[in-house]
Amino acid sequence: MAQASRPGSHRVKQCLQSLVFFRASCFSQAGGPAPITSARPGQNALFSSVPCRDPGLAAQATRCARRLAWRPGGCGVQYLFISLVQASLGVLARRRGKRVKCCDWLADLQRALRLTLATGHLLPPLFVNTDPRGAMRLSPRAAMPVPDIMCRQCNAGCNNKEIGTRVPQPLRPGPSRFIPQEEILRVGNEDANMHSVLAEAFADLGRLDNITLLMVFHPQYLESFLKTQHYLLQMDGPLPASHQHYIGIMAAARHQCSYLVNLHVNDFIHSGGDQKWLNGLENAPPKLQSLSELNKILAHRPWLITKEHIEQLLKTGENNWSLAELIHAVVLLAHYHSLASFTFGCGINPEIQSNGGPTFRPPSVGNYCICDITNGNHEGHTPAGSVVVSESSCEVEALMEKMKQLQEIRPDEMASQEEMATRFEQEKRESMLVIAADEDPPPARDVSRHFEDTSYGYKDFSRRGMHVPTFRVQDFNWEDHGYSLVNRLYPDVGQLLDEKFHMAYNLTYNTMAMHSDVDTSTLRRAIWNYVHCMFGIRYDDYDYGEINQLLDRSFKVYIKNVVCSPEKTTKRMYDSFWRQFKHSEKVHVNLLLMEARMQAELLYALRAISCYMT
Ligand SMILES: CC(C)C[C@H](N)C(=O)O
Repeated sequence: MAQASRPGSHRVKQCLQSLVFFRASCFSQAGGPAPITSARPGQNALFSSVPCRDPGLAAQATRCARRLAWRPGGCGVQYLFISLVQASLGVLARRRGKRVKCCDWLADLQRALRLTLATGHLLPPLFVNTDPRGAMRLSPRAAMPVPDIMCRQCNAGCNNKEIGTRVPQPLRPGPSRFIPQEEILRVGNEDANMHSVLAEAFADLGRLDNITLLMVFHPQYLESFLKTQHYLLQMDGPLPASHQHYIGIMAAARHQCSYLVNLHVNDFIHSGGDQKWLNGLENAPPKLQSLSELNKILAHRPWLITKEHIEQLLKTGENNWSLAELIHAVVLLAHYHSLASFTFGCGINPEIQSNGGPTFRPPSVGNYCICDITNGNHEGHTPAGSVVVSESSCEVEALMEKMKQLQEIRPDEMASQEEMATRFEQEKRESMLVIAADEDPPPARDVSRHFEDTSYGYKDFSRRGMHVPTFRVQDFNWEDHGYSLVNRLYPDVGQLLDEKFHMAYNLTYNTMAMHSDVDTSTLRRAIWNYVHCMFGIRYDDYDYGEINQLLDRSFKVYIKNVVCSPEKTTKRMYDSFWRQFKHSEKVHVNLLLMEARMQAELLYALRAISCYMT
């Protein structure tokens, strides 16, 4: 093996293997760090395909883990080992093809360890060794008991010259600023189902990002989401990896979603992308620049997409797109626009390495950035269900009663076709008048350079004399048209998207806040159809009168913001709808909003592509 012939690299692999083992054993133990002492290598191993061949190292790792297990409070050893493995995978990835010195590697681990212990955060691989300040020094306040990992080859503690590491302060605890950390699954407390999904997510992404940590409230959905995302980004598709990530950046930037922009900047660089492109769209290749118009319309007014837009991109010339590439790009754009909705809708916090993530700045007043303050996000957490005001105490029961009544309507009691059409038009008009937040926060500078025309957003167009034409799903729908068109041009993606849409649409636990055994289909359908209605999409067999009965004003305000202007979603909006429901149910709502929005965008883009082709 070429690897083994390099001094050190074999050793690195062994270290990695034993750490993977212990991380795996920790991961499989519920209830915190104590059970580590009884964990045996291989037991419920997360990466069972990686055998541990070095008992000496394994014993050393056990000792180290035992000492760490006594860390008071905090993140637990699970995180620690996740971080270790991440760090080591990151180091291996960066040094692939170069000589690896085990001392360097162990020093990296040591740093990763200290940071993890002090911050309680997962460390993305890139973080280690990429501290822009270069020298990592320890402030005594941050000194933590960190075991020496001895390198038996050098017979010394590899890190003995280092005094330590300065520790960044987390700005906000947990993955979401809307949901208290205690409500969110702690890695290690998951059931078998969640465990395997998290394991896959971790293996795939090399980290458990905040989006994953929220979506895992709904493991079946998460699985389908990750599968699709994996296919779009990691399998050989029509577009090269760097382009895929750049398109992700462009799409997220349209909604000023610095969370997603930052994630993809990292991935873009990792995939060999040219850093110059990150200085602004005008530095990217003309081919990517030409996508910006479609990006803009798709994000904010997809009903305006015509076959001329498609023709423009496909026409022969130096920088033209092929059909397969265009489908790939369209799916990526729609995916990231909708994911921005999820990110803002759930108040996702920045990852540790991002702007706005843990920082070396001293904590300032309130620890919130200015845009959060203008958004009303400086208020404390309000756990869902904890605000009991008189009108909300029977909110759930009243809603359930209405759902029941709607389910009992007999076919002969249904409204006439004309009446149904009128109700749709009325709901569509009214949805335009639902007021989104009125402030227009300026886009963050680092994000705005990825797109042009920052003033172009979703507007309450009807008040400005604009009209959203009605899109009839009998003429073009996902099942009969969109699905097969995508599958024809980008095999398997149609299938994956189809599964994901179905998963989101049909997901149910038959619960409503504290009630169980409830058929929630009418409510979920109303949410889905309301999103489509805002985009002008009409199902002629659906009575849009149901929407008004089931979705109250505060919920509509929230939906409108999350779907049309996600960057304007505030904690106040999140808190003020469905006050007795669980946070996991509000995340569930976000899955519906995100997928309905994605399907709506795709329907418009695919209809235009299909017009162009015929
Ligand atoms: C979004 C919620 C109303 C979903 C509900 N908890 C269910 O299990 O179906």
